[in-house]
Amino acid sequence: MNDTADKPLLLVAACALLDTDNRILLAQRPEGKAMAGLWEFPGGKVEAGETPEDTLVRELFEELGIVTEKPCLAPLSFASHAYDDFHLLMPLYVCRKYQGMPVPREGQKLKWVRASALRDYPMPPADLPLVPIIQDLLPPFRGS
Ligand SMILES: Nc1nc2c([nH]c(=O)n2[C@H]2C[C@H](O)[C@@H](COP(=O)(O)OP(=O)(O)OP(=O)(O)O)O2)c(=O)[nH]1
Repeated sequence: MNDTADKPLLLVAACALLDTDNRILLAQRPEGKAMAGLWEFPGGKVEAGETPEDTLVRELFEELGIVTEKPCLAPLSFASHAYDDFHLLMPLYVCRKYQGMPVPREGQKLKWVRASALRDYPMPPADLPLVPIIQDLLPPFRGS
C-alpha cells in the first residue's frame, strides 16, 4: 500500500548551523506549535517561487537574525518522514559561514550542542535518522 497517497508532500529546508567549535545550533519548538518542546534544526517551509536555499537564507535571518548566502549552504542529507497529516521531505544543509550571532527572534529557545550530545535533545521523529549522519561528519570533541 502507498502510505503517501492521500497526504500532501511538504517541503521544508533545514540547516545544521555550526560554530567554530563544530557545535550545532538547535532550536526548541515553542508552546502552541505542533511538536512543541522538541528540538529541531532551524529552517522552514519552502514557499512558492523559492528554492530550498532561498528559504534558508530567508529563514535564518527571520528566525535567528544571521546573514548567510546560498554558496555557504552545503547539502548534507535529507529526511523523508510520514507524519499523520503530511509527508515531510526535508533537505538538510550545513552552514559554517554566516554573519552575526544567532539570537532567538521568534520566541524559541536556542542551544549550541556537541554532535555527541544530540541524542540528549528530543527531536521530531523525522530528524532522528539525521543524527548519525551529522555525527559522522563532525570529528569527536577532544577539548576539556
Ligand atoms: N524547521 C524544521 N522543521 C522540522 C524539523 N523536523 C521536522 O519534522 N520539522 C517539521 C515541523 C513542521 O511540521 C515543519 C516545519 O514547518 P515550519 O517551521 O515552517 O512551520 P511550523 O509548524 O513551525 O509553524 P507555522 O510556521 O506553520 O506556524 O517541518 C526540523 O528539524 N526543522
